[in-house]
Formats: sequence, C-alpha cells, structure tokens
Amino acid sequence: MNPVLIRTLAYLKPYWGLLVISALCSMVVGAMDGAFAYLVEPVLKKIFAGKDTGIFLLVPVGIIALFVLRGICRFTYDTTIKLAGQKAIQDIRNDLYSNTIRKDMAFYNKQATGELMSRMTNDIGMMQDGMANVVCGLFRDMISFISLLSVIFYRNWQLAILCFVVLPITIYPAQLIGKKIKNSARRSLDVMGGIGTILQETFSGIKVIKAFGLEGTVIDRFRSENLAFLGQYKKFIKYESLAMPVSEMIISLGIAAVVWLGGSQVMSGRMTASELFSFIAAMIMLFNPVKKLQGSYNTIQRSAGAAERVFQQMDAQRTVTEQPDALEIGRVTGRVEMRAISFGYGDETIIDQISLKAEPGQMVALVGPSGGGKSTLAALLMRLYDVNQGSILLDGHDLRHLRMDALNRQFALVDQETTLFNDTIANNIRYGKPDADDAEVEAAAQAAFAHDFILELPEGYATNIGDRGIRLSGGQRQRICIARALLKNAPILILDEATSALDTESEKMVQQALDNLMLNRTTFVIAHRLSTVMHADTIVVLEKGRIVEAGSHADLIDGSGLYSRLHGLQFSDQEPGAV
Ligand SMILES: Nc1ncnc2c1ncn2[C@@H]1O[C@H](COP(=O)(O)OP(=O)(O)OP(=O)(O)O)[C@@H](O)[C@H]1O
Repeated sequence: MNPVLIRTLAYLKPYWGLLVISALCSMVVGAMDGAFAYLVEPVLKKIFAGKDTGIFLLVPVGIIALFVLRGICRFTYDTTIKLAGQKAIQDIRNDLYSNTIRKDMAFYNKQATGELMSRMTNDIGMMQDGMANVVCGLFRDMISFISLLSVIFYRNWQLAILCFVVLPITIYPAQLIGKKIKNSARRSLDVMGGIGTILQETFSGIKVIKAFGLEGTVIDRFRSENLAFLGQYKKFIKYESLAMPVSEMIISLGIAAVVWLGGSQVMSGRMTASELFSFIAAMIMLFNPVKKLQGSYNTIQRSAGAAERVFQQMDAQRTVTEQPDALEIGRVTGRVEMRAISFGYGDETIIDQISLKAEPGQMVALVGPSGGGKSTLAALLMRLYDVNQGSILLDGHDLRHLRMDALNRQFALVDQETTLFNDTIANNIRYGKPDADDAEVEAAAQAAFAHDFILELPEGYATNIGDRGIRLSGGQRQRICIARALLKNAPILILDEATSALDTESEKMVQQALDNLMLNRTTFVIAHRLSTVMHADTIVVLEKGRIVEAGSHADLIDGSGLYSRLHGLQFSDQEPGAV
C-alpha cells in the first residue's frame, strides 16, 4: 500500500474502539445485502407456486423488520466511523500546526504564509474527504461485496466466473485514472496555495493597497490565479467524471454475457427462473459496491495528493536543531561573546567575521547603514539561525549546546513590528509569562507607561485590541510590547528599532518605559536615531556585515569614522532617521 496512505491510516489507531463498533455494524449491513439477494429465490419460488398465501403477509413485515435493523446498524456504523475519521483528521491538523510552528526561521523564509495556511485548511480538507471515504465506504462496501459474491457463486458458479472475467479488465483503466486524479489534485492544491498567498498578502496589506489605489491590480492578480485553479480543477473534474462511465461500460459486458448465458440455461432447464432472478439481483446489487469502491479509490488518490503535501511540510527538516545532550540552564547573568562569527542566508556573506563582547547589564548599540546586518546579528544571538563560522557564547556556553527552551527564556524582544494578537490587552501582555496573575500584568503595564491609557479604554485590560492591535496607536502598541517584555523578565533584551515609528511625544514615554525595561539587563539596541543610543556602553558600527568601529560615543564622535559622519548628518540637518 502507498506509504502516504499507511501513514494517514496510522492516525486512526487510537480510535480502534470506534472502528470495531463500526466494523461490526457494517458487517450486519453488508451481510444483509447478500441475504436480500439470496432470499429472492425462495420467496419467488413460493409466490410462483401459489400455495402459501401467508407469505404475502410475512414478506412485507420481514422487509420492514430487516430495514429497521439495517437502518440502526447503518446509523451506528456511519456515526462511529465518521467520528473516528474526524478525530484522526483533527490529530493530523494538530500535528501539522505544532510541527510547522516549531520549524526554524530558515523554513519560514522559504514559505509564503498564505501557502502554509492553505495546507492547514484546503489540503487537510481534501484529506478529510479521503479519510471519510477510506474508513467509511471501504469497509462496508467490501463486506457487501463479499456477501453478494458468495450468493452469486452459490447460485451458479459458472455464471459467476463469467461475470467476473470482466472485473480485472476494469482495474487497469481505474488505476490509470486514479493516478491522473492524484496528480491533478496535487497541482490544483499547489495553485490553491498561491491563492492563499494572495489573500494573506492583500488582506494584511490592505492599507497600502488602498493608499496606492492597487485594488484593480490585485483583483487582476487574484482573477488570473483563480483562473489557473479552474484550469487545474477542470482536469480533475474530467478524470473523476470519466472513472464511472468507463467502469460501467466494461461492467455492462459482464451483465450482457450473464443474461445471454443464464437465459439459455433457463430455457434448457438447467436453471430455474427464480434462481436466475436471484442471481441477477445479486449481480446488480454487486456492481453497486464495486462502483462505490472505485469511487472511494479515486477519492483516496485525491486525498493522497493532499496528504503528500501535508506530510512533506511536516517532514521539512530544521537546520537549527537541539543536540541530544543539550544543556538545561537557569537564568544567565547575561554575558555575551561573539567569536569571529560569519553567516549568510544563502551563498552571500551577510555577517563577516564579527567578534564582540557584552558584560552583564551592559548596553550595546548596533548602528550603521541599512542592510549592514544589525537585525541579522540580533537573530543570530537568539539562535533563530545558526552561524556558519565561529561561535556565540552565553555565560560561556555555546548557544548550540543549550536546550532551545532554556535559550528562549533568556531573551526578550521588542521590535518595530509590534506583533500583537487579536485578544485582550491583558492576554497580549501575558504572552510574556503565560501564568502571570492580574497584578503582575498590571505592574508590567505600569512600568511600561501603559497603565493609564489602558484604563481609559472601554473595557480596560479586558479590551480586545483587534487584528494585530489595529485599535491602538503605534505608541500604545509599542508600550504593550514593552510591558510584555517586562513581564518576561529575561536577562537579555533586544530592542530592534523599538521607537522608530513614534513621534517625539510618544517616543519620550516609550523611551522612559524602555529605560525601566533595560535596568539590570544586558541590552542590544538596534537604532537608526543615534540620539537614542548615545549613552550605550559600547556602540558597534556595522557596515556590509563587518564591524567598522566600536567604542563609546565619546570614543567615536571625535574621529573621522562612519559614526561621526552619521552623527554629523543627523544633527546638522535635524532630520532624525535620515540614515
Ligand atoms: N530573511 C532573509 N533572507 C535573505 N536575506 C536577508 C534576510 N533578511 C535580511 N537579509 C539580507 O541581509 C542583509 C542584512 O539585513 P539586516 O536586516 O540584518 O540589515 P539591517 O542592518 O538590520 O538593516 P536595516 O537597518 O535596514 O534594518 C540585507 O542585505 C538583507 O537583504
């Protein structure tokens, strides 16, 4: 069996109890199909003989009783099997999400967000169809196939063999069509991923689209991607619709042969008419599960295409990994040392032989022209990527030797993106420490100069701030992020352009909040506005991935280096942020 299917079905293992119940019920339903076909012969015989009038009363009552029993079994079977399938799909979705969220940044650099979302929704949705069919239809149809098969062999084995000669002929085209269905499903899901990307990009960037009047452009882009999807889906529809007529045409050959041979056997007296009716009833009923099995096969192929993409995403390897004997460490003092580190996202060198040291509680500023590698250096410090050469030490430990969760506890980040979630203010702050009580949340907000504006909001700390904090101003968002970082209380702080988007008034307040945050922590500050970092213990000037200067403001301002030139520029034209 296809390894992707085996892996999918393995998710059903925990729900074997439900599977057993549904298997038992499906046996009853399937066996009844055979019983109905079998009973045609004795009932017809009695009716034709015309002696037993009681049969006219018994048969309808019997039919009702059997159908009630069949209905109960079918209901139990359907609900249990669908529940098992749904639970398995839920586990797959959970696994995919937790697997994806734990991937490293290198993975996210390669994947469009919309594509990832599309796999979580569309691909899993298609797997869900398959799962319902595999576990639902397959078992029941197999049982009724076997029971009906027994009836036709019992009635007349020569005719049964004749009828079965045609079945193998249907297999080859069915397989061929199944393969085409799988490939076209995969391709249409690829295109759907592209649609997901457009949706994600355009809805999250709606402000820019409106400001630039790009509605028409993005609508065209969406339409053409949607058209591409239709193109792929048309192929898929063609193959799926082709499957049934092809198999029915081949099956009709078997029916024709049986009618012809069976009819001649009845005429020559080698078979009774009621036996032939029973045979034909079983045969016609038999083709029903055969057709359904084939339909299930196609749905399974389609969902295998989706499952391949889902498992491919689950299996994507991390480049940043935890060593098996990684060290668990408590709170570090905050001593950081970079030893001749080099790094590139691809072949190009972005960080080139950088060495620097920060003692506990010190403030290190990273400044320099755009694209110099400041944010990359901060990302390397948090081990979002591994260095290609050299090493980064935290309290003397190489980052690569530490446990990931222990490492994560050492850092708090405030960056210009002010990432907030569609949740209440309190919960957004609590992301810094999920088990923090209300008093701790409030204390953090107070230290971040956020408490007063929070109280003015309609529901205070319980106010929902909307998608990405859309209902707050830039400065308010930034102070919430600072409160979150304060609550985390990590020994090392990274501020990446934390005040860049603010006016002077809010910046003053945010700066005060930051001063609170920096107290007794090793802090790395990335800033374009040199005024905000003048009091740093060390200012490191980065250009093209190299340290071109390092020292205190006093050391650097007097020289003729890059720092003093940048400083001169910013303060001469009073245009902060012009670098
Ligand atoms: N995820 C990424 N994938 C590939 N290249 C990247 C990625 N992030 C940054 N780069 C490249 O690395 C270089 C350094 O970028 P980085 O963001 O570290 O610079 P920076 O000094 O922080 O710039 P800025 O001041 O503009 O924020 C740039 O040339 C950039 O194009």
